[in-house]
Amino acid sequence: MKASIGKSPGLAVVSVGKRRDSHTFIRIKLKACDEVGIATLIEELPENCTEHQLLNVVSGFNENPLVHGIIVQLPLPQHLDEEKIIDSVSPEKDVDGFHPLNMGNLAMRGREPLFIPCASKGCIELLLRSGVEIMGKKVAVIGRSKIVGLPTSLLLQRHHATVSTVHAFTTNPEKITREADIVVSDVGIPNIVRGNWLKPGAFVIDMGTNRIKDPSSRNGYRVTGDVCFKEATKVVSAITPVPGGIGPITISMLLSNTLDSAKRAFIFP
Ligand SMILES: NC(=O)C1=CN([C@@H]2O[C@H](COP(=O)(O)OP(=O)(O)OC[C@H]3O[C@@H](n4cnc5c(N)ncnc54)[C@H](OP(=O)(O)O)[C@@H]3O)[C@@H](O)[C@H]2O)C=CC1
Ligand SMILES: Nc1nc(=O)c2c([nH]1)NC[C@@H]1CN(c3ccc(C(=O)N[C@@H](CCC(=O)O)C(=O)O)cc3)C=[N+]21
Repeated sequence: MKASIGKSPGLAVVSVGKRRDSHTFIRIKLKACDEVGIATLIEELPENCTEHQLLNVVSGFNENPLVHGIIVQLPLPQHLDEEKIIDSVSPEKDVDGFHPLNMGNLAMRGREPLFIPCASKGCIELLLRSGVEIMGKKVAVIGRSKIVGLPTSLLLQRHHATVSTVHAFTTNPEKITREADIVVSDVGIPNIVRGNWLKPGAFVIDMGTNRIKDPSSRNGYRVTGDVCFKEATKVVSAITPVPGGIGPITISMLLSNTLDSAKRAFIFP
């Protein structure tokens, strides 16, 4: 479906620099928007752009009534203050859910964020649609990044799971993961989670999207998760593959957040 700004939900994407992985993720997002009729605007800034330039671009999108969602693709080059940029996105257009107002409301029971980060929302959606009870379950979330690990832990707690967080300073992580009914991995290290880290029958969501060299593949690399899939499948009841698992679900949550934002704007312009 062809979408045009003004008649459709609108998503603005801001990209800085030339990271190959970021460009791949942006391409996937733009294609998905095109398929469902979400109009897109993309602003590509050079690697050496100033913070002032980037803030100006975000401010323009904040003011633009035809834009309902804004994403600033992360990570940003080191000279830019990531927190300052995230803070500058209007919370009403923060379809990534990374603004502290949305993240803070996610953390506090009884409050509702306007947007929930897409990967975390996708995780819950997957569990619910697979008929997995979350309430009272032991969940190990490996990783505590602001874009995936932390919001996933917060959201799982809102669904009354008992959540353990594993991070780079956790000693014996496998002791924690072996107890978990559900394991979510968001580390970025291929095969870090071995089959013997997992409880028999566990449900595993592998968020890792890692590029590893593979001379036999067309681009010279292939994408793999954090979990040793071959070992895990012998132990667990279900595991998401990479690629083709939680990644595409994350993208569909971005579409859903953008549509929600547009609906709010159409009702309360
Ligand atoms: N499928 C999807 O939708 C998405 C996938 N991703 C993918 O998820 C992965 C992680 O991304 P992101 O969260 O941005 O990465 P970050 O580097 O920001 O976070 C990685 C996390 O892993 C933890 N960690 C690092 N080493 C270890 C270790 N040896 N044992 C246990 N924990 C460890 C870090 O701990 P500490 O905090 O202590 O440093 C940190 O919390 C990447 O592969 C990325 O591509 C990301 C976003 C969405
Ligand atoms: N502001 C911002 N928002 C994000 O949501 C965001 C970000 N920055 N920076 C990077 C991470 C990563 N992320 C993914 C999205 C889709 C797939 C995805 O679709 N993966 C495909 C494969 C992709 C490939 O081939 O490389 C799959 O698993 O099938 C993966 C990872 C969103 N992120």
